[in-house]
Amino acid sequence: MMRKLSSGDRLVLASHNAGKLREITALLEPYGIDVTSAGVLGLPEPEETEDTFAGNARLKAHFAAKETGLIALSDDSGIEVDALDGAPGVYTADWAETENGRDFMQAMSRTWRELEERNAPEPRTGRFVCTLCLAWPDGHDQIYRGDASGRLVWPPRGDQGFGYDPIFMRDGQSVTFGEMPYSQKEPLSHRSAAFRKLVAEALV
Ligand SMILES: O=c1nc[nH]c2c1ncn2[C@H]1C[C@H](O)[C@@H](COP(=O)(O)OP(=O)(O)OP(=O)(O)O)O1
Ligand SMILES: [Mg+2]
Repeated sequence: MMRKLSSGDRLVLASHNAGKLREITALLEPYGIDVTSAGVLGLPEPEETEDTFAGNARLKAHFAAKETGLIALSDDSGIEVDALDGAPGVYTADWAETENGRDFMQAMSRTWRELEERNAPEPRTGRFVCTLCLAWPDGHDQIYRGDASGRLVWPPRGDQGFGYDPIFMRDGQSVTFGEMPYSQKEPLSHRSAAFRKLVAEALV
């Protein structure tokens, strides 16, 4: 059974990623939902032990819903590179981990180096994937997935966006997500593709 969010509902965003929080808050903005976040409420980050986007999205959303008693929305996402058999995929954030925190320049360099080592033909295609999970405190949940296909380019370009945005060029575009203001990335992104499904089923 499917549930809907209504104007005035309080929602916790179950993410600690500032880039995602910015984008999801902007997507929710028109709907009159009262939005807070896991960080603002002092929630810890649960360990992402699943090997699928949906599994980790569920784990993050259910954790936040249980801890707060609020409806929770999580986002599990990543980039799948075809010539790397879908890597880094669900492990995209892990590829950026260093002993001093996350370093996406290092993760992007590793990705490009592995493509070079395999002599992957151009274009080096792949897609961003986003899985949103909307979870209620009683354990009910709804999942929405979106993707955005394109190709990887080198060197990194642009300082907007976050994560892998500087090396991702969406199909039909001639600049990377890192070179776009958010207003230009939004309609093209995996996150908004997933969010459109959420809106269709759970918001209006
Ligand atoms: O639009 C995007 N533009 C660029 N890079 C992106 C995007 N969307 C996901 N990504 C990359 C970076 C992110 O770190 C990783 C997801 O890892 P993921 O575990 O889902 O998120 P996270 O640990 O950063 O935040 P949290 O789990 O608290 O929501 O994929
Ligand atoms: Mg994470």
